[in-house]
Amino acid sequence: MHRDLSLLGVEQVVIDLGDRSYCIDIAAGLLDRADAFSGLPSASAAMIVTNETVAPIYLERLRGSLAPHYRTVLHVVLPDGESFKTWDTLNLIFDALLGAACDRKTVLFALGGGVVGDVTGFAAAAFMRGVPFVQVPTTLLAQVDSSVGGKTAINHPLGKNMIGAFYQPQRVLCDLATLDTLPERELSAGLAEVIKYGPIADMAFLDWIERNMGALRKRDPQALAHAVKRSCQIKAEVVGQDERESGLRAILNFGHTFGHAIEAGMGYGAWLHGEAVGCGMVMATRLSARMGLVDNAFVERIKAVVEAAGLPVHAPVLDGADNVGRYLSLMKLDKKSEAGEIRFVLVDGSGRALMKGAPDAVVGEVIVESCVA
Ligand SMILES: NC(=O)c1ccc[n+]([C@@H]2O[C@H](COP(=O)([O-])OP(=O)(O)OC[C@H]3O[C@@H](n4cnc5c(N)ncnc54)[C@H](O)[C@@H]3O)[C@@H](O)[C@H]2O)c1
Ligand SMILES: O=C(O)C(=O)C[C@@H](O)[C@H](O)[C@H](O)COP(=O)(O)O
Ligand SMILES: [Zn+2]
Repeated sequence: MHRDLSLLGVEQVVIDLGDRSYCIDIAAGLLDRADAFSGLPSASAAMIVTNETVAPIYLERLRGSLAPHYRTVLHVVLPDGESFKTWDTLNLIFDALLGAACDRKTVLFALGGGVVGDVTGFAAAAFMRGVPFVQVPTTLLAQVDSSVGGKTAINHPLGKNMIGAFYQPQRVLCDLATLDTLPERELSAGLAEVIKYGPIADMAFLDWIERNMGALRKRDPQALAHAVKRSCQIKAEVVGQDERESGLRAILNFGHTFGHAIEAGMGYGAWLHGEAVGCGMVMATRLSARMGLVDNAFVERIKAVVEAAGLPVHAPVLDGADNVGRYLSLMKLDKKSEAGEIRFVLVDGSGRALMKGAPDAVVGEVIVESCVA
């Protein structure tokens, strides 16, 4: 699992999960380096899964680097967007695999953002009851979060990521140079998940993000490299202790209880995942304040850093007639809910997060305040 790429300028973060351990390799230009793809499970065929936006930019380059390792390099191009994180899209992958008579050793390569990564991972978990897969994330969000940790899923109209599996990749290859072509709105969306790691785990990292927000938004290579590496280190530390979210891992869901309600309530794709999480973190911090865990200055701090990332901080109205009711009913379906009680990830202002229920009335006040503030 530990390949010596250190001389070649590749940063490595290890996800320590016993026999499911793997490396996250981080460097600019990895996509074009065949040596970065050595040491993976042997197979006669590889299948690159990507989408119609990413394929024209990166598909042939990845194919070139895989060619020395596999007799056949196949590909399937999915439609682009959160609204396509569905059964139908999943089936396109199975159609391609079966249509090419792929066997159970075939290695899937997820080339793209979090949507491609989540759908490909789920396909890998299910095809012939499990084939190896590799994450090649090309968005900031995917490099700092979604490619790492083995959560794979598709959406249901009633809730985000409701159908899926925990299934770890064999490796994650973050080519920082792919971030050069990312639209600005997507870069901001990725910054939401970077910001998340500060209040839940590392206040010094939050300080660093605040100081370096300008550099990050200008895509300064060193700033982005640090943001990706530190985010992956924090996620590796959490996932290494609680792979299947029996407790600690839920802290990675900070901002997501409100955020997922926004995504589902607005219709998948209207708000980007990172935008909903950014706004959701402001709402969860407001709730933390109402539960006596942080002061208003901390709420303003989180709001300011989310806004500085270019993300929305005003929550959308999901239902003009009963907005609070609509938020609450969507959030009651959240995967962290227990016996119908919503459990929120709250923060205490010192770099720690905790899970807590809250009275509907208090949550309602936060929703009202966030939709007009
Ligand atoms: N599994 C997890 O742990 C986890 C964690 C966080 C988010 N997610 C999921 O990830 C998804 C969001 O991921 P995302 O923000 O990457 O969105 P995305 O996958 O939709 O990608 C964003 C957009 O950027 C395009 N794109 C990708 N790479 C590009 C590049 N290098 N240059 C130009 N365009 C590029 C994509 O085609 C898409 O249009 C959500 O579905 C979310 O639920 C999963
Ligand atoms: O890896 C995790 O654990 C996370 O919660 C990371 C989140 O950023 C991500 O959006 C995840 O997909 C949400 O998980 P879910 O279990 O709430 O669907
Ligand atoms: Zn997320």
